[in-house]
Amino acid sequence: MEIKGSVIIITGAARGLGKAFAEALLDRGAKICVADIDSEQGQSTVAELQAKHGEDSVIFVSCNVTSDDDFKAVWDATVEKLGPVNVLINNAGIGNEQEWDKTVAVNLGGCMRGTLLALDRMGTNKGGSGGVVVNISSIVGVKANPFGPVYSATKHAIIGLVRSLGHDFHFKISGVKVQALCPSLVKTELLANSMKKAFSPEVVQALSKFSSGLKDLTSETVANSLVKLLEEGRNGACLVVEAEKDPYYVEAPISS
Ligand SMILES: NC(=O)c1ccc[n+]([C@@H]2O[C@H](COP(=O)([O-])OP(=O)(O)OC[C@H]3O[C@@H](n4cnc5c(N)ncnc54)[C@H](O)[C@@H]3O)[C@@H](O)[C@H]2O)c1
Ligand SMILES: CCCCC/C=C\C=C\[C@H](O)C/C=C\C/C=C\CCCC(=O)O
Repeated sequence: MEIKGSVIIITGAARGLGKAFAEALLDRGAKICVADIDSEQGQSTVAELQAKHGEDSVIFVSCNVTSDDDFKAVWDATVEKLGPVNVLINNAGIGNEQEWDKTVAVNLGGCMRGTLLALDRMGTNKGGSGGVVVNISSIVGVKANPFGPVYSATKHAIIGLVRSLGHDFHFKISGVKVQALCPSLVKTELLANSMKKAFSPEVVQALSKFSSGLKDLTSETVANSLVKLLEEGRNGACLVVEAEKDPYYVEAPISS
């Protein structure tokens, strides 16, 4: 797809990977809606992005991805201020092993809610023009990892959603591509916050040692992989990005 001129909603883009996605896509001529639960950080990020890219290129809309009403309001405000939406990036996520239901609601629920809304609003069968949904999974959605069983389960479920809804059976009906990006560890606030809500005290020590031994991956590298996925990825694609490796697609058997 052509990024230049596209209108793109990114959830959880007030900071971290979502902010890096916004920067990379603005650099390539997209218009961006930053949708985040943290209004203060979101407004400050948008002010910073507007100073570089202009006021008409990027907006902030407050959004809790666990709310249907919030998600619909984000979509409506984006259409009103930036134009018809071409891409949704479901990026908002948390790592709270102690309150598993919150983690499921934000990570899986946010992707599920956003993807279904996108099909409803962009689907050619619903009067839309088609489009793309990218769901942010993780390398621990592809490979098992002992340190975040709840987090990993949500990220595996996102892959299941993407591979099933990203089947061409659905694309022929809706004209909406559904894809996943699966990054390895980038040291954002997610890791520090996850440590405070770790699965067990044993995990804190083990995850700390494990994460400090991983090669550094930057949010800019992950954002470049998002650009690659949008520009050339097929429907249902799941793209993994790790430090010091070219990004690679993962495949698995499909029941049809
Ligand atoms: N950092 C990593 O190593 C890494 C690796 C793979 C995947 N991911 C995924 O990338 C995404 C972003 O992670 P990050 O590292 O930038 O995290 P982060 O904690 O830095 O940023 C997350 C953003 O999501 C927002 N958010 C949280 N709950 C929300 C909700 N209910 N509704 C709307 N917004 C909400 C936060 O306010 C914040 O701005 C997450 O889905 C995460 O699982 C991160
Ligand atoms: C296991 C993570 C629980 C804590 C969640 C916090 C941050 C999560 C970030 C990413 O989604 C993934 C984090 C770590 C990646 C872990 C292992 C990578 C190892 C790669 C490999 O085995 O080849």
